[in-house]
Amino acid sequence: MKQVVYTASPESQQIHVWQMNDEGALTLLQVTDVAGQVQPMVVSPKRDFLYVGVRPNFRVLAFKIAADGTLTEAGQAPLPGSPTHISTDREGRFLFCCSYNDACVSVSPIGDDGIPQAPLQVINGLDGCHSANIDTDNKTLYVPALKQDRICLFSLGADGQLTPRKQAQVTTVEGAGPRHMQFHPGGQFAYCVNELDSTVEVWALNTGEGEAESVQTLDMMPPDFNGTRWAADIHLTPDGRFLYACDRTSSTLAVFSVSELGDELTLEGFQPTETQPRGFNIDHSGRYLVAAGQKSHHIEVYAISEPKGLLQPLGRYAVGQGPMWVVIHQLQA
Ligand SMILES: O=C1O[C@H](COP(=O)(O)O)[C@@H](O)[C@H](O)[C@H]1O
Repeated sequence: MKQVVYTASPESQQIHVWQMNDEGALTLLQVTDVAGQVQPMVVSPKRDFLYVGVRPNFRVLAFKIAADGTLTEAGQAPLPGSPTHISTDREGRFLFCCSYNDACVSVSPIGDDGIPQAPLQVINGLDGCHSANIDTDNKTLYVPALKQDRICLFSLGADGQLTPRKQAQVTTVEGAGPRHMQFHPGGQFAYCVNELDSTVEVWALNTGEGEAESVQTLDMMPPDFNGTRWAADIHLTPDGRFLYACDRTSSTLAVFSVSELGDELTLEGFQPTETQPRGFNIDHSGRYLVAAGQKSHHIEVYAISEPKGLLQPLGRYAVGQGPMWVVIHQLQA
């Protein structure tokens, strides 16, 4: 499997492009200077573009991905607020952007040429809006509003319009601060990392009466930790067996195993990692995890080991300043 790793470093305004070999070692392929602070990134479902949110001139940039994974800027479009998180629907027709500072989620159509256009809809009033997560059926968009302790549920129409679901929101406990989400491959469960109390919450989806129901909440902090909790990111292996979440104050990754159905997590251990890990990701084989240290200016690669998903450090690499986003792309065959 041929893969490349993209890391976004907003302080030095760079995207680093790394080739990843079968043993998880990285080789630097390209450093792209970007006009602006680069933050969230996502690869299009067709795997031909990398979409990147930049500030202070709020825009999404579209980079064409070459056969070897290197990037060439191909277009851009305005965004309604500072981009905190960007994602697409599963067909690559619409791009969603969440803005924490501007409290909104927007939908931008993606042209046949793969370039996003100006937003067709902006939904305001989502305080601390932190991510937009389309379910495995491509029908329901889950949008955590961190400062409101709620996850808003929207139906995605064929024309890209979002409308509130019958159950328009679910709430967390007060002060949890829901932030990023992952879906189990079976589509019946989702996992949300709560930033402010550093917990991971399991949501059962499509439960009949309600559309989402909290079924488990686990602490993700080492038992001796007594500082300010500050969780950030969450990722699941492609087979749905292992789940990871990071906390920035303690600079740790919490490791969970996932039941076969996806309904239950077991905390397996903790991995000390780069200082202030805000973003990390898992490769497409499910064998490697790459974590970025916002304050160490390095990324570290780990092997995911059997049977519990614990992490073994493999290599550490200097990137740009303040790295905070990691995306791993499987090259076209
Ligand atoms: O992680 C966090 O995210 C929000 C939003 O970040 P931004 O990069 O979009 O400005 C941030 O303000 C918050 O303090 C922090 O914990």
